[in-house]
Amino acid sequence: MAVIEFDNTRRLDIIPLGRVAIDFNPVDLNKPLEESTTFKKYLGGSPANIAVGMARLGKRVGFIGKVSDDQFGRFVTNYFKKEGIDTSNIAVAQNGESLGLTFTEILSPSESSILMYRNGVADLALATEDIQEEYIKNAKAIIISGTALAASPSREAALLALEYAKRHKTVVIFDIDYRSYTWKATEELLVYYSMVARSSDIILGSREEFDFMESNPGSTDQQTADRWLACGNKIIVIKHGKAGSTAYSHDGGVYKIKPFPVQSLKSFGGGDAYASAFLYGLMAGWPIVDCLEFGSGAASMLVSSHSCSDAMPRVEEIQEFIRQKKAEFGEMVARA
Ligand SMILES: Nc1ncnc2c1ncn2[C@@H]1O[C@H](COP(=O)(O)OP(=O)(O)OP(=O)(O)O)[C@@H](O)[C@H]1O
Ligand SMILES: O=C(O)C[C@@H](O)[C@H](O)C(=O)CO
Repeated sequence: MAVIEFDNTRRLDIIPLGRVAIDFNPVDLNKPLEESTTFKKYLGGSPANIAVGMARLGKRVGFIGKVSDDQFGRFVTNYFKKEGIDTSNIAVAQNGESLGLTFTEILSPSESSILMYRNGVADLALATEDIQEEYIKNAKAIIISGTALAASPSREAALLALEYAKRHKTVVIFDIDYRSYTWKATEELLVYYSMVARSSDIILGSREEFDFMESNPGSTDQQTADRWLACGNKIIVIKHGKAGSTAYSHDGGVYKIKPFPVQSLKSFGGGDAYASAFLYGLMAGWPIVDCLEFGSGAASMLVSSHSCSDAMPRVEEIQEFIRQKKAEFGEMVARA
């Protein structure tokens, strides 16, 4: 019996909901953003990166979001189309809203930061009228990105999508996706994050993101997992950066994995690849330990890449990466 059952009769495998943005990653690396002069433009935005990741893994991917009515909005929509991602439910902003822009700073392979320009941004203009019940009903799963809860009307749109998913037994994945600049007050975050987290089936987040959501720093991974499994979640995944990741299932399973050793180029981008590959394994009915390994492998590949979207790997690339790393370093995960 799989930990999570997906309805394999549905037209789409997964629909991420949230922002599509553009990343400008410095080509002149390892220096402060103030000094960078040359950037490479990539599709960005965590849920959009996950959409690309899952499309690269051969899944049938949709998207719910809103983009700017300009060249940047067309760039990201065209990029999705080239990747085979369904764009029928991507709305176009009508009031001059802009696409979110992310300028990343790569100070060193382990020190990065991201500067996000998000005033008047199109993705937070997503509204309830943009949410189609039939679209969600015809998907195995949706991923709700936490940042979509940061402001109205996107907040209500995301909550309506959640309601439709629960109504039609579409699996709900909550990617905490905490970005501090988007939130006006921590209390708001607590209200809306916990509202979604209590209704989801899977929660993905870094240790820090769970601490923010729980406003209770210092919880152990087991305490965090117990808290959210008790609300009805089936799987909790807690990511620890270069210290690896853990997963907990409602049937009592506890899984830990060390990251695959790589020469990292940047410290961000691993989480979106991780989510894509982990969910790919889950949808394939793999044991959670194998999903964890696949997600961790993809994540390590992305932290050693310049982009967070273009570099999303295919199934056989992740498999070959893991094979080579295990041949060189042995198992990264404790297998029962
Ligand atoms: N230096 C590294 N070497 C190898 N793997 C890494 C490294 N850093 C991160 N990873 C992998 O990426 C996964 C996710 O990274 P992290 O814990 O930073 O999550 P995140 O904050 O969601 O990521 P993102 O920066 O994409 O938002 C880690 O659990 C690990 O498997
Ligand atoms: O999520 C964001 O908006 C930033 C992303 O565009 C960037 O690629 C990143 O940090 C991915 O984790």
